[in-house]
Amino acid sequence: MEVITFSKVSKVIGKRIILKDVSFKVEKGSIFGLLGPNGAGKTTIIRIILGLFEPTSGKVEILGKEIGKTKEKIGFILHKTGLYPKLSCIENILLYADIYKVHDRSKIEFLLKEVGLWERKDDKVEIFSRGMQQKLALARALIHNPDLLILDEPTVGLDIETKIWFREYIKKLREEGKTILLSSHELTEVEKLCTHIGIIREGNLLEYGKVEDLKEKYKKYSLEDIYLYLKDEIYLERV
Ligand SMILES: Nc1ncnc2c1ncn2[C@@H]1O[C@H](COP(=O)(O)OP(=O)(O)OP(=O)(O)O)[C@@H](O)[C@H]1O
Repeated sequence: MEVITFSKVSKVIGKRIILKDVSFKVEKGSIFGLLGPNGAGKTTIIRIILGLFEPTSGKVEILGKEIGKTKEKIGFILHKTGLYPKLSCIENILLYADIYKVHDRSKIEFLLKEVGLWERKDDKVEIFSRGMQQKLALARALIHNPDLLILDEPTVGLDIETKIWFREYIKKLREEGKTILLSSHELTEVEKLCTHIGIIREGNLLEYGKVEDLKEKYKKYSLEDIYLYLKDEIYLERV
């Protein structure tokens, strides 16, 4: 079953073409990594999925419905965590629990314990490290038990141990049946974590698919080799 379908999606702002005829599918239970350099269009795709941006043309379906009609089934972390620094850890999460009408307080305790913040629940978020804030943002994104999790560069600025923690936790969420789409610049991270990848450059989705299938298709041993090949050969053919 497809959780996300983009069919020939373009986004134009002013005279700038930000996405050009982007088509891809994300299947249920996959971890799909959108890989590309700064300004490639990764966040724009994420904004479209979340209903924050309208595509200029093309069609998008999320969990079989038009964008905006499945918001309660999506959890997300954007570049800026959107946490309230003057509120405590638990106040931040309670705010979202109320928005999503989650009244079971044991769910909050469970999630804060999962991310290792239960002992710090009464501390203000402004004194949290980047890693702690990102873990709280993850707990908050999961509060309504979403089917689809969207993570915009979730591990940027995290230390190596926290990066590994995030990676393992995302894999666990997939095993529980969730579908995850994330953006990243980091090839090694994407290779270790993702079941599927999409490579994007200047608004063009150059290729997407299962990592193993792409290695086979392009006769390459690593994701880095595929990336370099697509960047040089395919991209130049397209533009
Ligand atoms: N609201 C906007 N108005 C005009 N241009 C925009 C707007 N939002 C994004 N862009 C442009 O769209 C392009 C793609 O931006 P986007 O944020 O999607 O890239 P990205 O791949 O997420 O990059 P990064 O890895 O740096 O976050 C950039 O050239 C950016 O300047």
